[in-house]
Amino acid sequence: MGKGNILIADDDAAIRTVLNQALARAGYAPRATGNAATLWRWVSQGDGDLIITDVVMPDESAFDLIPRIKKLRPDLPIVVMSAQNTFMTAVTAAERGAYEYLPKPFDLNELVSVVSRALAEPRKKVQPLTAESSDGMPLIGRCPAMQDIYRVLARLTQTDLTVMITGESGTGKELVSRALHEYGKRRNGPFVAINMAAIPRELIESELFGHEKGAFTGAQTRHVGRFEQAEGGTLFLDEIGDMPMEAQTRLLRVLQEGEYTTVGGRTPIRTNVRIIAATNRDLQQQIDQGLFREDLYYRLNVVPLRLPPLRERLEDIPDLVRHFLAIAEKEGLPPKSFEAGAIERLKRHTWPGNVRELENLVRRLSAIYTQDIVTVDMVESEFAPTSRPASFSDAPEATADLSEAVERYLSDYFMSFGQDLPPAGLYTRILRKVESPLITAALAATRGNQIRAADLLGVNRNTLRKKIRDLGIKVIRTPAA
Ligand SMILES: Nc1ncnc2c1ncn2[C@@H]1O[C@H](COP(=O)(O)OP(=O)(O)OP(=O)(O)O)[C@@H](O)[C@H]1O
Repeated sequence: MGKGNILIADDDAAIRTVLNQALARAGYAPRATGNAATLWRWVSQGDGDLIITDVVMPDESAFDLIPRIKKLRPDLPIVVMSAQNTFMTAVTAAERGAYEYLPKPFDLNELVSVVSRALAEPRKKVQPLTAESSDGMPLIGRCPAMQDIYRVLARLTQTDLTVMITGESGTGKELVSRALHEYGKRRNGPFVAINMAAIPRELIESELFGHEKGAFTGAQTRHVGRFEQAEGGTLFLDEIGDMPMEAQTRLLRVLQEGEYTTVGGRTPIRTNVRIIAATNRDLQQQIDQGLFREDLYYRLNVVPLRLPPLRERLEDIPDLVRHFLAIAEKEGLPPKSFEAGAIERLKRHTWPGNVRELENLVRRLSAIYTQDIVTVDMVESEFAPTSRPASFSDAPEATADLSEAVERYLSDYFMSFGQDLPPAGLYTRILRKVESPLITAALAATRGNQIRAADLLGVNRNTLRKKIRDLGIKVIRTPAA
């Protein structure tokens, strides 16, 4: 029987012939059919050590058949091939418990090596990917902009290209980067995420690249950096715009030469890490201000991916709500549904905190109400207490008033200097002056609840925590009235 019996199902006769030949040449005993029914008959008779199947077959989709096969013979590895190379096809294949997914066209050598790997692995490693075990996967949303993203992602999973994800806070940048890792070539390697905004600036270099013992005061032992931790896997650099210059220079070297040195170290270390960077800022503006290296920007921006804000894909809200309700239910909260009017109300919100804000809202509604059905009024009352600052963008007059007031103030401020202009660096200094009262007000409005304040402002929680620390803002938690 050779190295193993392989069952092939594909309605394209040419593909069946090619696969038969390649597998026979490699020492396997292949058998091929053009339909799902025959495949099922073979499997239920106990034939085959491995299956290679196309998704679309004349009588049944392999995605419907695979769960039955898994139930009957959980240990039988299944390799899925498909010409519909969308990210969701890859996701579905993994969800149904396929061992491997190969987008057509693929290299025959690759197929043979997948087969030999699958047969060599100890059985029962194949676990269906359920919503719980998938850690937030799959990505939800069917709007055209998301479909475009899935198509790019599906192609990217087959490569090691550097990706730059842009999008407002809470649009799913980290989720997308995890998906790229988990469905890519490096999925068996580590995924390491680091948020530049959450780490004190002076520690970023050593956090990323590691440091040697005695590299600086306080460096009592050697420290392993994130690059080393991510070896063979993916490193997600969140809020890359907050990366200090020195660290940028080291990162550039990694991208150019594939090596770096630790802080205080001399020997270059070779590295094999896929980099995914993300930002919610306008990096072009940072470049203009001399805060971000242009050469680094081009190295990182090999494949740009822009995640749309939730207000540009309101049609995805019902799916997202269902998804978050299901998660809440799995976490033990009572099952709930939203009445149509409540969903309509959600579609009228502007979502400054994007998907994260929606997720937190659904969670809160699931937790606090005992009723099975979430009504418009409940949604309304969730928006109400903090709705003034959150709907800032809803109220152009308010924004205009503020802009005018600031403009008046600044023009007076500049006038006061006459010919002797103040020292350089005003941009950052003035923005800081605005930041502090803004954060203080958001904290006051949420009674010191940092998670809600972060939602309200539409910034990452870690970013908010860091800002609170940096700006020396006092957080006072007050109980609800
Ligand atoms: N398309 C989506 N489908 C399902 N969940 C999503 C989607 N997009 C975002 N989420 C959820 O919303 C939350 C925020 O997503 P994520 O942390 O990836 O955003 P981000 O853009 O990285 O935010 P930040 O810039 O603030 O770090 C997460 O809990 C994530 O699971």
